[in-house]
Parts: sequence; C-alpha cells; structure tokens
Amino acid sequence: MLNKIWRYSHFYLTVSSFLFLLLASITGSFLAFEPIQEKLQPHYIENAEDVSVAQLIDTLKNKYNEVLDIEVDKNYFVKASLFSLEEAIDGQFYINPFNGDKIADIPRKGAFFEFLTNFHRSLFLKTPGRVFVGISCFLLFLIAITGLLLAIKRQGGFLKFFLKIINDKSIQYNHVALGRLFLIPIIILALSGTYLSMERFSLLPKTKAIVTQQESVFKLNITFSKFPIFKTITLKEVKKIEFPFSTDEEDFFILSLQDRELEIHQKTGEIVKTTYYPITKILSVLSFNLHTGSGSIIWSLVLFISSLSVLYFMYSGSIIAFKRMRSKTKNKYNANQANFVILIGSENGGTKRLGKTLQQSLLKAGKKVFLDDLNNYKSYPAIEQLVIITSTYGDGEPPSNANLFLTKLQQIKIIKPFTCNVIGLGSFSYSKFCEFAKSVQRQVVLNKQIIVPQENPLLIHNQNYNAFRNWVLEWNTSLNLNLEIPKELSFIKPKETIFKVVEKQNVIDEYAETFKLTLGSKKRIKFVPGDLLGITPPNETSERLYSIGKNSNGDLLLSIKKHSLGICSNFLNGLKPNQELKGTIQKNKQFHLPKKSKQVILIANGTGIAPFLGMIHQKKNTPKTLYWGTRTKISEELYKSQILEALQKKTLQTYDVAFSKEESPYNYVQDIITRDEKNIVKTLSTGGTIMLCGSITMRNGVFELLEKICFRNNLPAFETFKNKGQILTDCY
Ligand SMILES: Cc1cc2nc3c(=O)[nH]c(=O)nc-3n(C[C@H](O)[C@H](O)[C@H](O)COP(=O)(O)O)c2cc1C
Repeated sequence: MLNKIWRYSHFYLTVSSFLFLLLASITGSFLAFEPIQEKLQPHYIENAEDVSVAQLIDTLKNKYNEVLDIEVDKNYFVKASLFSLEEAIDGQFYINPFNGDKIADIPRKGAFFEFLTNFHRSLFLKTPGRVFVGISCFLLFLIAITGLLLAIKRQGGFLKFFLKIINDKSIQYNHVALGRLFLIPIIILALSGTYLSMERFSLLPKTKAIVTQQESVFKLNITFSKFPIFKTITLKEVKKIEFPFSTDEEDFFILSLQDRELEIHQKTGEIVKTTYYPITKILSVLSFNLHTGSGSIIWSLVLFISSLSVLYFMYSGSIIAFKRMRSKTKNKYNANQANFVILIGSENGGTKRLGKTLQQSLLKAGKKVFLDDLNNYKSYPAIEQLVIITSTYGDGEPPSNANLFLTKLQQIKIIKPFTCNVIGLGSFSYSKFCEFAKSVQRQVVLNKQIIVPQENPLLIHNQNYNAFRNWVLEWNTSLNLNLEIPKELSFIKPKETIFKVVEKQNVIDEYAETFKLTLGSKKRIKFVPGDLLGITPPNETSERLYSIGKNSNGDLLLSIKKHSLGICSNFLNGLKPNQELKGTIQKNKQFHLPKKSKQVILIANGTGIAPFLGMIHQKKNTPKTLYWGTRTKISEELYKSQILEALQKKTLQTYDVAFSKEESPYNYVQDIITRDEKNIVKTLSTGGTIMLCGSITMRNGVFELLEKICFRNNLPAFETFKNKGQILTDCY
C-alpha cells in the first residue's frame, strides 16, 4: 500500500512540475559552470585565503593613502576600495593580498549568466514566477524523497540499499542505479533552493541575532597590524572589513566574518561588540553556496552532473510510466461471466503484457475471459480455468499487486472447483528464482477445490516470450481451444519493405512440396538470421510469419512447405523471379545465435533449416554443429552448396543429415543426437546452446531424448537448461 502511495506521489509530482524541472535542470546545468569560470579568472591568486588580516592591512596601509574597505568573495578574490594620489590605483579593484598590487578591475557579471540566472529564478515572470519556481523546487524535493523510498523498497530494505543492484539491462536499472548516485545531491539542490525561496518570501521563522558588548578597558594604543584579532584571523573567514570613518574613537573597525560581525576599537584593538548572526542567516549562506556551487569547482561539477541526471530521470521515468500505463487492464467480460480468469502479479508491467496477449488470444477464439491483478482475487462463479502469471520481487517476494493473494486464497471459499496453471517470471540473476510463483503453486496444490495439472509451475527467465508461447500452444492443444497466439510480442506494427524475388527453387522429388525463395531488396535491409518475415497474401488480412536465413550476398532466404489449402504458401509458390512482394521484418531476439555461447548445436527438420542457413555463416569463433532431418537426398541438394561453403570457411564445424524417406543410417535427427550423445553432454555442461527449428513433433521428440540424456549422464534436469536459456526453440 505504502509502495503504491510513494509510486503515485512520485509520478504525479513529476508530472505536475515536469516543465519547470526540464527548464530548471537545463539552465541549472549551465549555471553550474559559473563558479568554474569564475575560478578560472586571471585574478585568481593561489592560497590567498591563508593571508592574515594583519598582514593585508599592513601591506595596504604602506602602499595606499587610505583604505576604505576590503571584501573577500567566495573564491577568495580580494576586492578593495582604496584612495591613492596616483589615479591608476585609486578606486575599487581586485588586489593581490600578498603584495597589495592591483591585479584587475571589477568585471561586470557576464550577460549570459545574468540572463540564465534570471530565467532560472523567475522564468522572467517576476514575483509570480519566483513563487512558481519555489513551489516546483519543493516538489523536486518530494520527488527525490519518494524516489529514494521506492529505491529502498526495490532493493529490499534500507540495509540493502547500498548493495549491488542486479543489472537486468532494463531502463529501471539505469533509473535506480543513477538515482542511488545522484539522489543525495538532488535532495540538497532542491532543499537549498526551497530554503532560498522561503527566505525571499519571508517565510522563515524570525530569529534574533545575539549581541555581546563590552567597554574598552585598555588605554594602550597599538598599531592595526598588531591587533591580536587581526593576527589570528585569515581571509578564509573574512567577508568584509570596513575601516573607521574617522580617527574618532567612536568609529570602529567592522569585521564581518562567516558567522558573526565584530566591532573593533581602532586604537586598542579590543573587540567591543560581537553580533552572532541568527541561524537562518547562516543557513541562507550555506543554502546559497550549496545551490550554486559557489566557491567549489568540485561541488559545481557534482551539481552540473546532477542537473543533467534530472533530465535523464525525466526521460527514463517517462518510459517506465508509459510502459506501466500501456499494461493497464481492460476487460470485455466481468468476473462473474468469465470461464477463463487470468490473474497477474507484476511490478513493472512485463508480466501483464504476457497476460494481455493470452487474454486477446482467448477473446479472439470467442472465450469469456477476465484479467485482473492477483490482489483482486475473489470468488468467480463461472470459472473453469485459472491462469496465474506472476513475477517475483525484492528477495523472493511478491510484486506489489500480489502481496495479498496468498491470504485471500486461504480465506475465500471456492464455490465451483476449477483448474489452475501457474507461470512464474523471474531472473536467474536472483538467488530466489521465481520464488513467489513457487509459493503460489505450493499453496494452490494444497487446496482440494483446485485441480493443478502441472506438478511444477512453468518458470521463465527474462520474460522469454517463446517459452510462454510454447506453454500456451501446449495448453491450447490439451484443451482444444483453437487459440492463435502471435509469434512476436509486439504492439507496434513493423514497417513494410518491398522485396524482389531473386531466385525460386523447387524440390523436385516425389513429394514436390518444399521450395526455397531468395528475396532481395533495393534498400539495404537490416535483419539477423532467426528474425521473422511477415507476409500478408493479397486480399487477406492475417499475416503469416516465416523464420528467415541469409545468404552471403545479404539476401533473405525462406524455406517453405506448400500446403494444399495454404493461402500464403501457395501465393509464395506462385511468385516468379523479379516479381515484387511486400513484407515486414520482425525482430526475434529470442532466436538469434547467442552472443557468448562457447558451442552451439543447431537442430532442424524440414523447412526449419531456413534460419540456420544464415547462422552457419555467423560468428566464426563459436563452434557450430548442424543436424538436419529432411525427406530425400534431392531436398538436401537445394541447400547443400550453402552448407558446404560454411564447412569450407570453417564457420560450421560438423554437419549431419537424416533422411526420413531414404535408405539411410539415420532417419530422424533424434538418431543422430543419440549417436552424438557425448557432444550433447559436452555442450550442455559447458554452458553451450542447443537451438531447434522445425515442427512441434520434432521438438517434442528431441526434448524427450534430451531429458533422457541429461538423466543418463547425471546432468542437472533438462528443465534447468531450458530455464537457463541454453535451449532455444522456434517451432510451429
Ligand atoms: C528489484 C528486483 C528484484 C527482483 N527479485 C527477483 C527475485 O527475487 N527472483 C526472481 O526470480 N526475479 C527477481 N526479479 C526479476 C523480475 O521478477 C523479472 O524481471 C520480471 O520479469 C519482472 O516482471 P514485471 O515487469 O511484470 O514486474 C527482480 C527484479 C527486480 C527489478
């Protein structure tokens, strides 16, 4: 609940001050350079702050006819008002405190910084602008605090706040990791800005200065440079020294320091009055320095980076919020009507996207489905199937919309028994992989009114859509639901490209069912073997997807099986060289050749060879094996030149083929796998990858075999390799 409050506050506060934050952080990041450029002025004198007041006064008295006052700014530049008979050294200018020489005239504040400062303070709107800026600055403080609380919660508690954040390459990771670095400076920026605004509008409590006074008792006159107070105080502490107006004893030296003001007897050097500034004034100076970086190059740089980081937070925060909003639930049927209920446990919306995809598929198939958060679990009068899809957060904890579910499950009486499947989303980077989904499964199993067909929940690493899709396909088959589930999880329709048929080759054997299509394009098209080509045949609305390979010219390769009633395959079969067609390239990252795998085994049957025709030419340093099951030797001929080329170039190390309709030592890929059991074991145990493309029947057969191989060779269960992402499939 608290988490929700912080999250909503964080979001709405940011939205309400978005424009100001944008302008303030842009102008603020430029203004952070002002102290830096000041320090780089030629009149900067190193160690000026170590000169004592006595030394400075002595020097000036000897060099000039009269000294009126001396000011020391935050950079320890010493400005003096001096009277001299020589015109060139009469007036106010910067001096070298070591020898009293004039070193520079006092420049006007740079027009650029003056413009920016005004804009930053009031947006050129005078008092109303200042009020608005002050409020927004306070909102920034609240945004930073709520952000801090959210980051603490995300890390699993205050004590874990500074522990390593697991990099799941998400924008949330950047948001939190940068937040941890810059939240403190941003809080300081916001707080000091708020303080300055409050002071400007007299909103600070009234505090009085403390004054101590004493009579002069010494009668002995001493020279200024011998005054004990002048000897002990250096320019580091001094803001201003005003010299006595006349030689009258009633006129004193006025020495303004950082925290107090002293009046000093001009003859005896005694302190006759000390005025301690009120705390509000001291805080005001501190706030000014902290907010502007005045006097410190390092702090100015921190402020500069922090201001830029605010811009990044606004960008990353918008993307996170947008993703969450996109995953908002809409239902066509209500909880009482639905036969299918999908309950979601999700923190950042990834899991919800999967749930919504399933919801859409069920709706398209004419089923009554209801999607909701796990926390809203209740009694569903018409329920037949419950699908729970949940992520895990913190350290094995439920996401924030699922923390009440287990209690509710115990309390709410089930009127009508139903079947329940649990799917967990998590990441191997966390020690408690999908722990919450496992807890849900344990509790669901205990309930006598719930039928749980799967002994273990399906656990998915890194939101692997393919794993989820495969589960849906199996569930669909077991319940005969007639579902269509998209091959890609994408809401944005990809751009269409015009392709030209470069070559079309048919397999001329007794089956004459498959053909190879090579497509080129005028434009350079970016794709990776394993991506998908979407084709919508003329006068059709639904798109068919084909896994694509690549030849050495960069052309796109398709391997297609004709189906007598298949509209798309027959349309493609009717194409002639040079004919044009439209298609969309769709990224299919889950089925790309892994970047880092030590060894890869590619297993295909039939037209599933297509993506591998490209992969066998990729990544020379990854040893590859290709096992392919096809019908006849003639069908192999169509692809052989490409496979031989890869073997020659040594981008493919081993190739073996099984012919299902020929006299052959091997009829199915499973036969070759059984022969090469050692290669399989070595690949799995050294972290290598096995990729499968082709029919679901082939996939099921190979999976069964791999399970046995794992068991026979004392490897971890096959499921573990699947979960680790070592088994990649693109089957249909
Ligand atoms: C702070 C944090 C803690 C996480 N803790 C776990 C965990 O303990 N176990 C796990 O398997 N996954 C953990 N994950 C991974 C998420 O469960 C995973 O990224 C999931 O896909 C997120 O789904 P969602 O976008 O629906 O929230 C954690 C992720 C984050 C950001």
